[in-house]
Amino acid sequence: MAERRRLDCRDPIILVRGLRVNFYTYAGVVKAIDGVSFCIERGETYCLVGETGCGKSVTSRALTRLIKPPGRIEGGEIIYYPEPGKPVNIMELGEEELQRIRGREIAYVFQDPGAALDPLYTVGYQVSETMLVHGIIRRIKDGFQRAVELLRKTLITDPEKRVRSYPHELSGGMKQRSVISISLSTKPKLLVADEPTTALDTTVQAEIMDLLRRLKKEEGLTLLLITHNMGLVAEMCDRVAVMYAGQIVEEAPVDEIFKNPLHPYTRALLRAIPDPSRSVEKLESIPGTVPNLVNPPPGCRFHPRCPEAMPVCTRRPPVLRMGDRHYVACWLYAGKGRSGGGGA
Ligand SMILES: Nc1ncnc2c1ncn2[C@@H]1O[C@H](COP(=O)(O)OP(=O)(O)OP(=O)(O)O)[C@@H](O)[C@H]1O
Ligand code: NI
Repeated sequence: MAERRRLDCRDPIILVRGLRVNFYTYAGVVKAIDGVSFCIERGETYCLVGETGCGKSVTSRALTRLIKPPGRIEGGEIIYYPEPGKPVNIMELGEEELQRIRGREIAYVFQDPGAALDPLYTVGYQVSETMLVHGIIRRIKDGFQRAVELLRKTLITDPEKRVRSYPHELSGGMKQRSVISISLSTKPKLLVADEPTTALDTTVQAEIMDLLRRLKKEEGLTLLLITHNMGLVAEMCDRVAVMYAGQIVEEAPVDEIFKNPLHPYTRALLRAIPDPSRSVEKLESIPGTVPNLVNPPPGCRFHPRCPEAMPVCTRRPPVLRMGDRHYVACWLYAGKGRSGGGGA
């Protein structure tokens, strides 16, 4: 079914419509992302949540076509708006243009800061190198002063000294702060943080999240946050999209998701974590596992695990329902709201 969901951002920084990503593996074609649509409002924090393997990272990487073989973007629209009303069609850009946008305009912070840093170079060098690559400075040594300022901004103590540190001399939290400094060095407009604190101790996690929140304000960033942690969702996000098996099953403003979750999967997610600091990586409370995406279940992909499944759920993908900024793809609500006219 064609995706025709209304995307109602007033001033979108990015808009995704009908995104499909496959991975061509020996075990078959993995339909990792199957018809995902959303927009992110300029200046907001938008969250993607869901169990492991549901497609959060692939979705976020697809925003700049950062999908490597055997993965391929098979369809959909990705429109980036560096400024209001100035659409850039990501799907049509050449590699050079994409390289410019990656990092310079849309920057990523991943889970493992160790992997993001080069062990052979100092932190200051790596900040400078990023600025050099993006044409912000002409010589590496011109970047060190700015690197010191950026390290200070990310609350690294003694930045004058740390700028000359190698990654192995830094703690996990300091490494992630350094990665954030590198990301900010190009003054990106959209920061994609993919489980940025998962690899860190709890206290450090909280510090990094505070930092992101503050930087977002100071730098006028838009944030796409990917997390397993519903506590972080509650603290950080403006709107949330809940993903299941490569699709968005529900999207709503954060208060609404917690007060009035509609999809049985979202409800299960919230029930599974009375303690919001717990991760939702695996949901023991919902029997079954995330389906195999080579042969996803017909109809609603959640139906084999859904306590409220009806006969129709096994046959037809649910129609997306629209309320006031609250969307759900579930047959339980088939009679309610207006039809979005497409599968979620
Ligand atoms: N290199 C790959 N080869 C084959 N399949 C892949 C590959 N990368 C991702 N996938 C498929 O894409 C799906 C979505 O993966 P993705 O990394 O986006 O999940 P996620 O929601 O980010 O999970 P996590 O919470 O564990 O990070 C996976 O279930 C997997 O089937
Ligand atoms: Ni991921």
